[in-house]
Amino acid sequence: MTGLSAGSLTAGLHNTLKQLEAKPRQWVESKLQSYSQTLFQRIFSKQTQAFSQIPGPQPLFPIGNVWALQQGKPIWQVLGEQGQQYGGLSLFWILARPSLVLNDPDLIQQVLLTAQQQTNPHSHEHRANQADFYKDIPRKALRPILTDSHPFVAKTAGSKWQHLVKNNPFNMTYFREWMETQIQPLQVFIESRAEALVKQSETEMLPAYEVIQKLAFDGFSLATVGQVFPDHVFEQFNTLCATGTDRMNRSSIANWMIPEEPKGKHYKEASRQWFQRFSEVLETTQADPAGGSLLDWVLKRGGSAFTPEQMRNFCAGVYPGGAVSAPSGITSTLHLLFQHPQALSALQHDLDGLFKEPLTLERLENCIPVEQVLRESLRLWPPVPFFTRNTVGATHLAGHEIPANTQIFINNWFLHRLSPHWHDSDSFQPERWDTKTLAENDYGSDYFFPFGRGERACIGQDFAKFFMRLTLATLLAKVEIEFGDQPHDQEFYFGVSVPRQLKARFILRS
Ligand code: HEM
Repeated sequence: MTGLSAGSLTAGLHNTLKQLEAKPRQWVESKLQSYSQTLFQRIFSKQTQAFSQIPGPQPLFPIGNVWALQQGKPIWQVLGEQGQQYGGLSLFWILARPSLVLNDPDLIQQVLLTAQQQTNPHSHEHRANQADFYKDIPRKALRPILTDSHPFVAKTAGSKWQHLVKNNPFNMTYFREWMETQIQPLQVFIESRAEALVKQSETEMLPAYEVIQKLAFDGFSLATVGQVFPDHVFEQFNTLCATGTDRMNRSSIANWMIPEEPKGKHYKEASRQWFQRFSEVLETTQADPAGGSLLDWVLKRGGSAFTPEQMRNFCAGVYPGGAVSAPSGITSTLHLLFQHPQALSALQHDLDGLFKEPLTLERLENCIPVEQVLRESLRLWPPVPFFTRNTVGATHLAGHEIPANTQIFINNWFLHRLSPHWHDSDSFQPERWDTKTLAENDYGSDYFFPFGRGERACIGQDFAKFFMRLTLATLLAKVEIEFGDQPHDQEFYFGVSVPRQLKARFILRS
């Protein structure tokens, strides 16, 4: 026997043994799977019966469908693929907890909009509306970090929530007038931060999300309370966010897994110092509200019936509201533009024109190329790609009776990429946002709702859009941003999907 034929015999034998080995393993696996499916149906028969007509993947005992989240895909993608396979209403089990997954614009309307707001009510069938649902998770997880003055934490849109929204500084009649005054100081701030980033990246690539998040954190501070805090305050904020993330992850399995108040020593100290800082800021500004910040304006011009504690909590609550999500949106946009150099150079050409005259709010908002790029990026990478509701009592959806307190996942990520509504839906094409598409797909419409929909949609969205537009325009007029070859993966952090792994270098434009 030659060496060669002995080698191929050994390889053949090895393969046969492997096949024999594989067969029983598959057999055992499939038996185990069907056994654990039956066990799930038997043990949780009361729960499963109520949902027997709703399609979805078979749950396994004891984990339900949680295994699907262990395959390395983010949850919004798993829920979206479920929509593709099972349609607009499907079922997903988190342990023994049934969760509905909505991937259908009409059903999402029913859950998020009041009957009056809905565009196609069919009078002959029972249609649910927003009053049939409440916000559950992650209320408990976030309550200590956001405080009870944060509208997000309100369970229903009742009188307490109405008071918080009506008196919110973002809702004052002079809010747009105030934003106009912020353009010039924010522009100066963003330009000087861009210059610092150019210097820093002379020696190394920078963590793109982190530096943009710091820019947004400081920019938010400058605008809302009139000062940029020392760096350790940003670290305190991220300690609060990390605790919030951990609590959200655990509460998504079961709320009892988290205590009312976080116990960690680091968290407690960061939280104490964080709220103490905003108490001091409020006291100083109350003594002399002569500055240009939103807090100065509200104290000077009035219009809000917030108590001092509620006003302090508003100031502290702007950051958890938007200083994770807005920088995620900005970083994703910068990265998408870097990957599409033609779109970037067309935009920079338009920006050079925009900055030939002093910028105004109207000119910024009407700069279509900026809006096209922003919407296309929020479409592909919505920083908040899904959120949840619960049924208050028994209600109906798509002809099914849904029991009280059923959890519902609402997935904007899936509808933002749904064909044929969006042609070539996974590709970045800012030019798809022509006049007709812009009008038909406004913020909060059927296939585009990065800030949510209806009464409980984002209260900070006007400020967030303003800040994102201004930051993108100012940065891209001033610098080129080169990214490394990291993929655009998104990690879940504090309820937001964040492109954390990207590295970037900032270079002055010639
Ligand atoms: C790009 C930035 C932002 C994105 C993508 C975003 C996204 C969202 C979304 C999707 C919701 C709806 C959640 C739901 O229906 O359960 C929401 C609610 C909310 N957002 Fe934002 N947000 C952003 C910035 C901000 C900012 C800057 C603030 C400032 C305070 C803020 C404050 C809030 C509040 C208070 C709510 C709750 C409203 C309620 O429940 O009545 N957000 N946001």
